[in-house]
Amino acid sequence: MNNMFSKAAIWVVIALVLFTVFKQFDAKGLSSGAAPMAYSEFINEVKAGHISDAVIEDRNIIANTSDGKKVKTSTTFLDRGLVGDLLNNNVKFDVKQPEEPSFLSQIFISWFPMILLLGVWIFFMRQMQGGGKGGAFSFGKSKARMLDETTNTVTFADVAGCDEAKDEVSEIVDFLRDPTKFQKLGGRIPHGVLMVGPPGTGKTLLARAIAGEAKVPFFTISGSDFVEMFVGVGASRVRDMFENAKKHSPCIIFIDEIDAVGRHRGAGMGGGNDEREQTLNQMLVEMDGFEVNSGVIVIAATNRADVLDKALLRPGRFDRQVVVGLPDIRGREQILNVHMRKVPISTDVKADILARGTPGFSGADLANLVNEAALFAARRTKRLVEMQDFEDAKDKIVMGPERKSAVMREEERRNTAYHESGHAVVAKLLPKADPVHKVTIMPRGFALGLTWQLPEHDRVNMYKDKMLEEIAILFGGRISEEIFMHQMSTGASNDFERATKLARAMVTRYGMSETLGTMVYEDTEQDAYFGRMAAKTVSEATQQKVDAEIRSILDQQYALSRSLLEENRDKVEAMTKALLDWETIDADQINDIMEGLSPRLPKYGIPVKKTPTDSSSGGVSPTATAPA
Ligand SMILES: Nc1ncnc2c1ncn2[C@@H]1O[C@H](COP(=O)(O)OP(=O)(O)OP(=O)(O)O)[C@@H](O)[C@H]1O
Ligand SMILES: [Zn+2]
Repeated sequence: MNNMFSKAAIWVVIALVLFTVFKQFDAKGLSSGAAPMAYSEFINEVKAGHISDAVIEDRNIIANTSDGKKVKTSTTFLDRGLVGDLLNNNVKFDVKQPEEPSFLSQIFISWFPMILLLGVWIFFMRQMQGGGKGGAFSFGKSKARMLDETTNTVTFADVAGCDEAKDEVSEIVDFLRDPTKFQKLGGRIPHGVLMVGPPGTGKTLLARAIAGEAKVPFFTISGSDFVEMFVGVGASRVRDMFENAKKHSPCIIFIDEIDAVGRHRGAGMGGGNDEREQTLNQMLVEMDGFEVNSGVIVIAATNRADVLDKALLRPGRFDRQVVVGLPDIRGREQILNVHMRKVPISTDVKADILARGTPGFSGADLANLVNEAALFAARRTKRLVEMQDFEDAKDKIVMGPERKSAVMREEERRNTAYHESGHAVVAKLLPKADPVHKVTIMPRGFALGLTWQLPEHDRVNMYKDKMLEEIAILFGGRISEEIFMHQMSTGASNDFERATKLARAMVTRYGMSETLGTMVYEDTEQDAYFGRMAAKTVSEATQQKVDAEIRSILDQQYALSRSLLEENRDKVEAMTKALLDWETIDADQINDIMEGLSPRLPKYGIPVKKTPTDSSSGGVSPTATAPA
């Protein structure tokens, strides 16, 4: 069908071209062989009696001279004297009507608008099909591309710097290698895996690597490919894709940008989009429909998990999330190494120094960095890519037109490092606090850094002293900034809010205040721990007492936090240094620091070598350690 139409379009064009060419020939038929002559000369010839006869067609004149030659001339204006001159000099002449269009060309002219419309229509149909690779009229066919073992050679070795994500998906590889064996051993496999992370962090790469490791086919499609103008097309594409995948099981279906279809229903442009919702519904139906043992695993990627329809995240659908974040300093070094293998690199290039200087770069940015550096080297006709090329490439990328906003300024990094160290050190020094699991200064979402505490038990009851300690920990961040950076940043405002909420809950809900006693003073504040709303039942006078009590709890914990940090400046400094070096430090490293040891190497990945050029990249300078 499709071919017929495009052929028809081509024939129309050919016919039009032939038609114009013939027209040209037609016009030239009479005048062929005639010698051109200027009009004034022609009139002179007429007056001299050298012209025997002439044919006048519109403004063109073709004439025979008395000595048997053929001449032609033309005039741009209508010469009223011409006829007189011809008559006076006995020239036989004939005046022809401008040529009537032939029958064929008449048809052409009357049908031309129709043909044009048809052509335009065909063009748009093909556009809508995205170039018509799968055929312009194969609406319902999915556009998934399939890669099999021979075309997909990506393995885990090609994906660097996200070892935790790799760990999480290795189970899926085991399953795909031998689904029946895996299930006999009692493994439970998710239906769908959602990869969440910023653009260019290697989500697609990781999904391909899973298929590559397991040596199974890999179907890839983008969520936006399902979104069509015609209702029902997307849904039937989904159906087609799943059918196709089942024939090739075990295999992986990878849906990039799932948010294009998976946005939660009833939201979005102009309140609801039938086509998209149908497509989403079909996807839900398909995911519910296949058995776990069918061996088809659906992996979807998004950088916005928050906008997805909750129905997609329910058990049996995308019930596992793998976070693929921006790489930390070691991750960046590994990624650089992966990509540097592909180009000839000079020995002066140090991946660790480059990694240090590229905070906020994604995997794709780093791949681009290597590429740009190679281009610089090529332009300079070098055989090897040198450090200078990398430095220039980095400047081009960082300072180029698309200035990277994620790249933190050095000052900000230091400030965040002190802030997070403050939280962590206070948490380590207080006996009841949850163990500190990990501290990072990698920017994530709106947060500049993060201190993770993992509770040892599920939280059933909160005890008073533990809640007090938590308030002190929350204050630790800002106090550390004050002590070591002599400045306050806005990064702590959320900490203060949480601290205040906690203190309020202690006084008003849990009866933990000594002065106010064990009575519950409810107010409209949302419960800090259980999220209920309570009614306001207190008088103005009591309210003031409550406020004073909250104030005093906060003041006490602030003082506690401050004295702990003042007494343990060395710990904060050491932890800040470690954070600036490693960006993320784990529980073991934190323990080492608290014991006054130099922190061991991190669990994941290769170590970052210490370099003498440390000072430029944010080592702790002595001035910053001066007491307040
Ligand atoms: N962890 C990594 N290790 C090695 N290379 C990486 C890594 N992350 C990204 N890259 C490089 O960046 C390219 C783009 O990554 P990829 O398409 O997988 O990112 P993505 O997370 O799927 O991005 P998007 O969200 O924009 O689709 C890869 O082809 C690879 O060259
Ligand atoms: Zn904080």
